[in-house]
Amino acid sequence: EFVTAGVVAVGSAITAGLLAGFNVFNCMINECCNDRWISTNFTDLSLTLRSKLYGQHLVTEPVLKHLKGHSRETPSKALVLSFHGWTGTGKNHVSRIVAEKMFVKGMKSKYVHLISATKEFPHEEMVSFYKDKLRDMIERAVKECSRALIIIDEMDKMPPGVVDTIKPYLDFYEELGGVDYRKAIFFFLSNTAGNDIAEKTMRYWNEGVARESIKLKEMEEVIRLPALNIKSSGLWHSELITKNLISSYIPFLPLERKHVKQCIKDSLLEKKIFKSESEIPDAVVQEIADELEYYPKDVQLFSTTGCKRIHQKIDFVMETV
Ligand SMILES: Nc1ncnc2c1ncn2[C@@H]1O[C@H](COP(=O)(O)OP(=O)(O)OP(=O)(O)O)[C@@H](O)[C@H]1O
Repeated sequence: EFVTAGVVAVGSAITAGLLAGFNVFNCMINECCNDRWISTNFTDLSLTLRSKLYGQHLVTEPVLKHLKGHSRETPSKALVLSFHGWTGTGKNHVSRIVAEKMFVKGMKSKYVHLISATKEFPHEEMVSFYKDKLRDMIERAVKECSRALIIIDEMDKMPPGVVDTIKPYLDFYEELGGVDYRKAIFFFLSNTAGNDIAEKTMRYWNEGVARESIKLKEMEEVIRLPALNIKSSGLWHSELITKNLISSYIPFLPLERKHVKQCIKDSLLEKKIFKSESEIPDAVVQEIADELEYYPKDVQLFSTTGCKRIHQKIDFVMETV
């Protein structure tokens, strides 16, 4: 009996050793939820955000700070950043940069989940079904990898009440059903409060105050109330707001013509129309920039579509050049 037990123990140890060896080998070539595939080095991310995100000082530093702080061994809760602003100001752009720099496989990583509210939750009358669906999506994502990045796009199109179903996963619990959700990262993207952010930015501009001196704290206040009180915010009367489960509200300021011009140059290079920035004639950039609409009409300060429609405008202008 003693000998049999010994043989079983040795057998189990060998099997465990082989399995561990297989896992190590497997994770060398296939994506796994570990440091080889998910980076905790933020140098490249910070360089890219600082050089490729224009006009958003209230995004670059706060997002970096939150991500770094949250990457500590055991964060106290999941990181929840709520991105707000007009269309084309960079909410998806930033999410993509974070995914590309943190995950070796970028947006294609099986641990990065982009959930589009209009695609996944289109009908207001199906709230209870959608609650189960969203809960299931989050549970599966975090079970598979505790460091999952979950991006919910078009939060403002989410039927009211649905998102509150994930409240427990964003709270300070050490584990729920055997799963620890505290290392997960959530980005909520929406246009809610975009007008309020633009108005406040405009007011500063009128007073001659530099855009860069606008503080995050005052903009967070500008966002929080509309997010809570507007029925079509996705966060209407949401406990995620009232129970302070959103780590930070990140304002994307409306982009000025000078920022649009930087986006135009990037797009011209990306499309390989010019080989280097010095080759790009100012007149071409100007002409493309003139194709976009600006607000308010009299001073033409902010692009109403940010940098969003630039690719089409380039095609149009370059076709006629
Ligand atoms: N602040 C920015 N700096 C650099 N490029 C930008 C910026 N904002 C937008 N862009 C460019 O414009 C494109 C469209 O922007 P993006 O999709 O990020 O807008 P969005 O804020 O998510 O808009 P929407 O609310 O309509 O989803 C991006 O892919 C990027 O190339």
